[in-house]
Amino acid sequence: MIVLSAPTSVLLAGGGSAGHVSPLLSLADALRRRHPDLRVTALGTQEGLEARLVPAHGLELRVVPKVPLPRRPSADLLRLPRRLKAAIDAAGAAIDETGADVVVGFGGYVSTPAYLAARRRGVPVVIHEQNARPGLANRLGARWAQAVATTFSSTSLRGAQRVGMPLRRAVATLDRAATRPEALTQLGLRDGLPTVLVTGGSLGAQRLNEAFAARVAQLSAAGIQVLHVTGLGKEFVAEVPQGGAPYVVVPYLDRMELAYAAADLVVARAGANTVCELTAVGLPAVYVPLPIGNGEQRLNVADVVAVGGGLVVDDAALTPEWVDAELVRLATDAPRLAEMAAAARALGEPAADERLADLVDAAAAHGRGRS
Ligand SMILES: CC(=O)N[C@H]1[C@@H](OP(=O)(O)OP(=O)(O)OC[C@H]2O[C@@H](n3ccc(=O)[nH]c3=O)[C@H](O)[C@@H]2O)O[C@H](CO)[C@@H](O)[C@@H]1O
Repeated sequence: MIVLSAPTSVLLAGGGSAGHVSPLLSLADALRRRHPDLRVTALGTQEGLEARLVPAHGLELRVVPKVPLPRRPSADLLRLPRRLKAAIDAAGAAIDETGADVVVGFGGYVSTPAYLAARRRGVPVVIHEQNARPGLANRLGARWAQAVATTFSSTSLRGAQRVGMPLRRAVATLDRAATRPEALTQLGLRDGLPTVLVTGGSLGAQRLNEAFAARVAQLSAAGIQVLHVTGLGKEFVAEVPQGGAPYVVVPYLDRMELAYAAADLVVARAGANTVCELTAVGLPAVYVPLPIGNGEQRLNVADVVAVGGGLVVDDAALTPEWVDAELVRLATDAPRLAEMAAAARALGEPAADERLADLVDAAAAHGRGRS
């Protein structure tokens, strides 16, 4: 790769839940690997998880006031112009003070002011959309962005190209077979048993927690071991029968790659990072999309389901009876899981961080004022 005019400073705008922040951090890592002297600054809000995660990652954080875009007429609508101006001013000050060559936006509250401030200054904008269904901020920014990258093939945005989701290196480069012995030991699991990982994303999912908590004894007696990541504060005590398979409950795992190395099958929410991590490492999954919001989670799994790397189960159908009737059969069907794993793997994009970094470099080379 030849970089004609490497960036000296980039501003990465994004935030929200852990899942919203992690592609920003992964892109920052990829950019710092290729340009060790690059100044990387994150732009976020005080309220989002970025306020904790960005400094913990060794990155500077600038904040802008949160500007909710009202979806229907309300008092918020009247306050919008003044709020938006304050946020655009704050984003503009961050661009000026850091001397940003490129603004990269990941959507969400903080991106709209960043895109508008960048446009005013002629600073090139690169957009990454995490979810299959694009948000408002990215739909707006895509009108003048230098490059628009998406995670999924179905996303409709002006000028979009699919690069996948920038993932943590520990996940993107995971060798499941080689890491499995360490993972089993660390997690308190046994070798030689079919292993199911249950995870509801960064916050946990009550529905999954309840259905599985009701079937601990049955799964254990059937010789299926479970690693259940419940979400913080949602853990429960799992009592297994004498001689049964382990049922390990943990609230949160910093090293999610260990769970992926141990698992043969995953039951998960369909958050965009989770879907992309599971395809990148080649894990078959039963996806249970979050039934609220704009339905984005169901769309997030369309690609992986289409190629046979995963199944979708409606939230309402994810019951203890479903565990009895479907999960036990699937978890013990090794040939089927192997086929699903291969299909998931073929779709995965473990180098999405590098592909997005290429777009940032190209935008920097293009320079100001011509986007
Ligand atoms: C409720 C909500 O707003 N969900 C959204 C949120 O999901 P959420 O924040 O749940 O994010 P994802 O499912 O995309 O990702 C979860 C992330 O947390 C990590 N993890 C999870 C559990 C754990 O113990 N340890 C750990 O490290 C996973 O490895 C993964 O990287 O952002 C996603 C990306 O925009 C959206 O698609 C989801 O719709």
